[in-house]
Amino acid sequence: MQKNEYIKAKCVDYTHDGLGIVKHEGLPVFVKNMLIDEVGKVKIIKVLKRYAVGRLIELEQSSPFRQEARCPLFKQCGGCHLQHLSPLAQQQFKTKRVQDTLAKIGHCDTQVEPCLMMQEGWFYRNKVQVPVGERNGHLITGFYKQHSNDIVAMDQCFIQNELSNQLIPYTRKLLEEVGEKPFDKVTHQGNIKHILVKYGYYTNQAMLVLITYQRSLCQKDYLVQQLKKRFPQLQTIIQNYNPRHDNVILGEEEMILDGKGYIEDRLLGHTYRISLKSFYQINPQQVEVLYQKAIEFAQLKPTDIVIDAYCGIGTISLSLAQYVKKVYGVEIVEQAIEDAKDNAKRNGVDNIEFYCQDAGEFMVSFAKSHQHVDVVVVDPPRKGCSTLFLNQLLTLSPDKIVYISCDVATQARDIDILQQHDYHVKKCQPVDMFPQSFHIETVVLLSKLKTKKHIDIELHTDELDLTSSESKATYQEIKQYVLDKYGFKVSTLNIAQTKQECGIKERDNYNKPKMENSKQPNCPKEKEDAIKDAFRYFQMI
Ligand SMILES: C[S@@+](CC[C@H](N)C(=O)[O-])C[C@H]1O[C@@H](n2cnc3c(N)ncnc32)[C@H](O)[C@@H]1O
Repeated sequence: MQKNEYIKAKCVDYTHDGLGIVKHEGLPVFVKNMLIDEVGKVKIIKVLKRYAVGRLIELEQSSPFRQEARCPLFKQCGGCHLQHLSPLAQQQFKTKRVQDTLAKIGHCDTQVEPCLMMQEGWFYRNKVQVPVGERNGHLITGFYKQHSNDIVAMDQCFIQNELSNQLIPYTRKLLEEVGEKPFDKVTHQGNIKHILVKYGYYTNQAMLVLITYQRSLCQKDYLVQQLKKRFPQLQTIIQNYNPRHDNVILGEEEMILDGKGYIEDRLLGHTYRISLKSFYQINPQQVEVLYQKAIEFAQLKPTDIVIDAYCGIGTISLSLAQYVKKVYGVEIVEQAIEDAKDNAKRNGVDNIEFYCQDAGEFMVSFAKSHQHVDVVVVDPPRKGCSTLFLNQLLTLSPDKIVYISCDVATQARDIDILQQHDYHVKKCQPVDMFPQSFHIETVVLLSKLKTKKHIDIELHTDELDLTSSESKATYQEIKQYVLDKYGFKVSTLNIAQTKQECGIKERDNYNKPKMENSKQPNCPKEKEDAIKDAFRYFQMI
């Protein structure tokens, strides 16, 4: 294969970050913006030892799952990777990625449930931070071009909350009016580095943060007055002083220009205070889905002792405290633990103790004091758990571990370790917290082997009845596939009949007629063909 060569190729798979993969002369070629089954003319732009990179020049056969990207900056931005995939194709991509990663890195073949998608996957991000630059004498805000310090100007982002789309351009204009200049990374001149917004989806409260290189800020009072007049949602305005020259966005020191320095939001019936440096999940609607799944997986009992490791502002602790005897939450960021303590108090929850500590060290003390724990919920940052944490987790040996992660690769790595020590993955549920992007949140239930409880759970689990082909796609996915591609609806009965036709084994009594001799209409040929096509697509036949 040569650089600059043109090839005609068919896309056969995706990379973990959503690039199409075509095969040429035995080498995978990664092609941006190409979907599975699409055929096109590809120009080879880079050839390396184990793979090549190509550019899609012309699409000759397009996928029924392709959709028009909503954002005009989709190709430049790099923030959304999958906007050109229909919701069903995004769901398949995410589910498969979790399944493949768990198998490859976690050496685990537990069936992954279809990713739980968001109904309207737009305008969901409740936290937005944009760099500030200058063009033609005017301030601009937007995003960094990939692998560069150049800012691409952007006012309307389709995944960030709609308030930010108005608040950020307005703030920028005000800063320009009072004579503020952007910080220049090369000359170290100027002041304004970033504008950051945090938004409480359920409370409509907003926090605005101006991140500056200097301690000074022109006409602070005027800025605050104008901002609050135009945006009454603004509960607090903060100046964060960051004199650093690296890429860390927030500095240590913060000056509260207005309000209390935090906003509030509600999740699953509790109200939370959220400060600037405290982690808060970025998709509030989907996080409720995620937490509910985690609680369902944990099968909590009133006598249970639970550890919520990497607890942030205590949202998981508070969501499950009502079902158990006691919760211990541990988190390393001081501001977050202050929020967590306040959150327990303001919601009248008194069976949680919060600790500001490294999670691994907390587990050491907990294990040393020979305290018993039934369930550990783990929700670490992207890099996953430390070896110290995992070792101590194994020492404490809870019956169940509920592992939540936004990076399935590090999660699978940690799971592999736990699986070598008496734990087994029972359930795995991806949740789409980041629609339009390749990122995925996954909640996994690990149970201890060789305990009676473990056996009980296994015997009662419905999924045991699933055949491997049935588990490849749900009825809903098949229905959606047919509707997307053929434009008509098929019923559960149509699918069940076609499965029977193709020799795909169903669970006993699953979608079978209730009475032995009940009469059912046959599946029309047109529908049968469409369903078989779906089976082929999901590799069930
Ligand atoms: C993905 S967040 C999860 C937070 C919380 N469980 C939630 O759902 O909002 C990970 C949290 O771990 C905290 N963290 C990072 N390193 C830590 C460590 N070594 N020990 C304890 N907490 C840590 C971060 O500050 C962050 O709040």
